[in-house]
Amino acid sequence: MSNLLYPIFLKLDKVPILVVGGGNVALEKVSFMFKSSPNAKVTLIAPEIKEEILEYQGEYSLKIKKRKFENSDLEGFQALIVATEDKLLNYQIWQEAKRRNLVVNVADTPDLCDFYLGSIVTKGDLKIAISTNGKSPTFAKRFREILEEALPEEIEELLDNLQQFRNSLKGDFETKVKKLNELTASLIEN
Ligand SMILES: C[C@@]1(CC(=O)O)c2cc3[nH]c(cc4nc(cc5[nH]c(cc(n2)[C@H]1CCC(=O)O)[C@@](C)(CC(=O)O)[C@@H]5CCC(=O)O)C(CC(=O)O)=C4CCC(=O)O)c(CCC(=O)O)c3CC(=O)O
Ligand SMILES: NC(=O)C1=CN([C@@H]2O[C@H](COP(=O)(O)OP(=O)(O)OC[C@H]3O[C@@H](n4cnc5c(N)ncnc54)[C@H](O)[C@@H]3O)[C@@H](O)[C@H]2O)C=CC1
Repeated sequence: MSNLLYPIFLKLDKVPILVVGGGNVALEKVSFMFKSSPNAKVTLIAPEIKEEILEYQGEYSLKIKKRKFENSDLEGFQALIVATEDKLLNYQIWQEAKRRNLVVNVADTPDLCDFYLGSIVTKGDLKIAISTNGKSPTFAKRFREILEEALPEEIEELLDNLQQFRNSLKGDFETKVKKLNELTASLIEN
């Protein structure tokens, strides 16, 4: 097995994200975070910030600090995305963040990433995260687009019904698992 990454599904309202940098790469990261997690709490620090980033402020929880990064900005954060155009600065911020035990993504620099951002498909309550182990983000993007097209809207209804059925089940854990497995067996037939 070659992809050793372990996907987790973070609640970005409980684990706020700090983004350093306000250019194209920061925009990509911020836009995908809000697309997948509109309740995300994001703070972004940079002296120059793209207009498209600023526009998220009205509708989403985006706090902007329009100035250079300072080490004390890391206080209170557990997770960080670094996306300035200055490689040395990115490295220095990474060092300081690691010293403080944050998990860090230096955008587009796999060696300085504790986690990668994936391509994310959302259909109702179903969420699928895609990674190519860093080999081809473009493939991850295309595969997301394929899945977004291919997954039927009915999945939302299906999950609602399954939740209702699950809540209505009586009996011990084993009985419930058996019933749920019976009900969903047809999903994997053919
Ligand atoms: C390792 C990783 C670390 C990280 O940044 O988290 C990483 C690294 C790098 N990306 C690079 C470039 C591009 N990245 C994208 C797009 C995305 N990149 C994302 C994630 C990741 N990118 C992580 C691995 C994910 C995995 O495991 O597959 C996505 C999925 C999520 C997101 O960014 O939110 C998002 C698609 C979102 C979507 O559409 O769903 C595009 C395409 C485009 O923008 O159209 C290009 C240009 C084309 C190309 O190069 O492929 C470069 C080269 C930089 C250079 O050339 O200088 C590196 C560095 C390197 O490879 O060494
Ligand atoms: N733009 C792209 O599509 C790609 C960019 N990259 C790399 O990603 C990095 C970032 O690229 P872009 O976002 O395009 O750059 P950019 O030039 O658009 O943005 C850089 C951002 O960093 C901020 N910054 C600079 N000094 C700072 C400081 N002291 N504190 C806080 N913020 C600071 C700037 O204000 C600006 O908002 C670069 O290393 C670039 O080579 C890699 C692949 C693709």
